[in-house]
Amino acid sequence: MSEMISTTNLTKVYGETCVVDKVNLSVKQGDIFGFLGLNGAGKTTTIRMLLGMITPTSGQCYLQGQRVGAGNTDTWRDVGYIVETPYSYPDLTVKENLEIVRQLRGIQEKSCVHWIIKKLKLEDYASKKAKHLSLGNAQRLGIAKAMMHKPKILILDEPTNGLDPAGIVEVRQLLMDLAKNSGVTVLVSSHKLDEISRITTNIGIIHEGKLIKEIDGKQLESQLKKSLIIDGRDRLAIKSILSKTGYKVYTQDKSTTGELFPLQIQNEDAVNNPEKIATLLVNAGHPPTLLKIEKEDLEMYFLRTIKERGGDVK
Ligand SMILES: Nc1ncnc2c1ncn2[C@@H]1O[C@H](COP(=O)(O)OP(=O)(O)OP(=O)(O)O)[C@@H](O)[C@H]1O
Repeated sequence: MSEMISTTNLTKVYGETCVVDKVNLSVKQGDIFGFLGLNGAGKTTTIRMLLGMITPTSGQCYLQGQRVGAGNTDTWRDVGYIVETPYSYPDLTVKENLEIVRQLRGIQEKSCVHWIIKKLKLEDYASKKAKHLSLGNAQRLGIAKAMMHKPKILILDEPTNGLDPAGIVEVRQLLMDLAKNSGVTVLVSSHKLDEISRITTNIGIIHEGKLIKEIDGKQLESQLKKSLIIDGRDRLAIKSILSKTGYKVYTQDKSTTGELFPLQIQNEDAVNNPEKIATLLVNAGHPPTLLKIEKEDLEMYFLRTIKERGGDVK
């Protein structure tokens, strides 16, 4: 499948700080690429370079194989984008804002305004002034403007910002529909793994300007760590028994009273055979009062990945 978005050693330095550091991205046709990173990781800067809004210090960006750069305006013809909060004319209605975009884009079909209003479920707000929209609906209007010319590539910087859970689900469904049924290639950034990972075909995690992890969306589930949570009347004694038997025991943060929270072990054999742990503790005179398997959630995985690469996560 053809490569629709790519970067090679893309780098941006501001003063002494390298905010995007030799990033290599490759997004194929029909992919939904989740570009993830904490605040300040370098997502927007990368996206701005892809869109030609700022010039890289070194490295290149390509859209549909064409190099992004001055004098090559054709590169963005097939691209729709949102970078940060989308701007709309505040005193014009949703419909009027979209009509302006239609004319600016030189789209002949007048019906596309109606089409996009319907697609983004903006019918009830079509006559509302943009300044009176909720943040979520303003975001929806931004997506509508980005999509009206039916681009082959959509680049969306934090499109779920300000949306309520139902709005997030709608954006997810919309992106899935565009990728699956119209072959649109999507690059979508977020600082929350669970908001978009469910629909992505690939994920890239950027931290302090470096792309620290690339993972196939389908593999993600299998990378989530499982733990066995253990509790009993005497946590210290249980911890000592498990440690002496060779298990690495994790304790969650201590509470303010200094009391230990339930214990955790991540040993694969123990997670797969919790009855072995139960037998061990019963035989040692400390029967467990709790034994359950817990799976890491996506947010925990995201933060762990960053921490494992030496990242500082507050
Ligand atoms: N024009 C600029 N001059 C100096 N530093 C900048 C400039 N633009 C961005 N930065 C810095 O570059 C780093 C990356 O910023 P960027 O906006 O790309 O991060 P981000 O991952 O998009 O974060 P967020 O989710 O908060 O938007 C930040 O430390 C930011 O302060």
